[in-house]
Amino acid sequence: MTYYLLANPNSGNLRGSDKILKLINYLENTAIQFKLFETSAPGQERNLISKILNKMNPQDQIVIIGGDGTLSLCMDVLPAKHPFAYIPTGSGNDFARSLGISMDPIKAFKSIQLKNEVEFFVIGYDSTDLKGFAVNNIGIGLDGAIINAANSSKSKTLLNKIRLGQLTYLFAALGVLFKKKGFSVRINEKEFDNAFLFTLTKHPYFGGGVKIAPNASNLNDLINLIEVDRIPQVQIFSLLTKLARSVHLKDPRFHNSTSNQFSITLASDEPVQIDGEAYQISTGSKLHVWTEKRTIIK
Ligand SMILES: Nc1ncnc2c1ncn2[C@@H]1O[C@H](COP(=O)(O)OP(=O)(O)OP(=O)(O)O)[C@@H](O)[C@H]1O
Repeated sequence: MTYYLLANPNSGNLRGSDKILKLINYLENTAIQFKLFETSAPGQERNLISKILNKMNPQDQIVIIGGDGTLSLCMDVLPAKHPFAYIPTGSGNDFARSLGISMDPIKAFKSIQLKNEVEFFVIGYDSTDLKGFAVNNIGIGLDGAIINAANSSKSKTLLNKIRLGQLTYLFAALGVLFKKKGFSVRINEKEFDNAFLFTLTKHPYFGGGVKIAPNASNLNDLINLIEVDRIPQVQIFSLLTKLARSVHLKDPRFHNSTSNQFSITLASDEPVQIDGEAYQISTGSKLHVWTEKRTIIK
């Protein structure tokens, strides 16, 4: 059998390439057959997945190597019935954390060789603006604005070069926390007039290990909605300390509900993040989300 590796060397604020090299050395030294397909620019995941699907035989194994964004973009095109394996090389790696996949590429690969199939659920989404599958979460408002600000930050390239890329998100978060206004959103039949944080998540983690929905699991078909209204800045900091201690859901300012599907309508254009990738949803656009089963080898 041959392992077909789709890898993003740019993941993990450029650290992904070190992990990929470590894995390749291991595969060569142990005479494991593999074919490597590396992305060289954003957005190549779709074509590379199609190329791999055309070349591989039924006994071969596809292995996606990258951060949450790479995996998410691959999920958009990989057929639902096609099992896949995943090795995390990102900066956040929330999906790997949710399923207990090792952050060490060789350990993760050795586990893949055991061929344990695990069924889990992803979030499907569809609107006039957006369509695809998310492995972690869809955030409208606060986290969408943070990801948008970080990706358009002029200092991002420089900070990545000096391997301090995580600071881009911290700077972006601080800027957005003070500036972002509340927005109106209707979800199923419930109306929020002053939403600030509005995140739909399939498992507990977001933002690189923050347990936003401690009871969520991608082994069931439920999506967790976490919402917080725009509140004065001093209160935001007290909520953040509760979030850091994972006791936030006891606070009535955190709205938490679950369902296996939601319909969302926005009263303004809002930034959106999907598994750490930046998008925009326009006013009046209806976003429908639901869950779908996938199979991972881990
Ligand atoms: N060679 C490349 N150069 C630049 N960008 C790339 C390249 N290959 C893929 N990308 C883009 O990188 C983004 C995905 O990055 P990814 O999420 O995997 O890493 P990360 O942000 O470090 O990880 P995480 O989301 O876990 O924090 C996608 O937008 C993808 O199209």
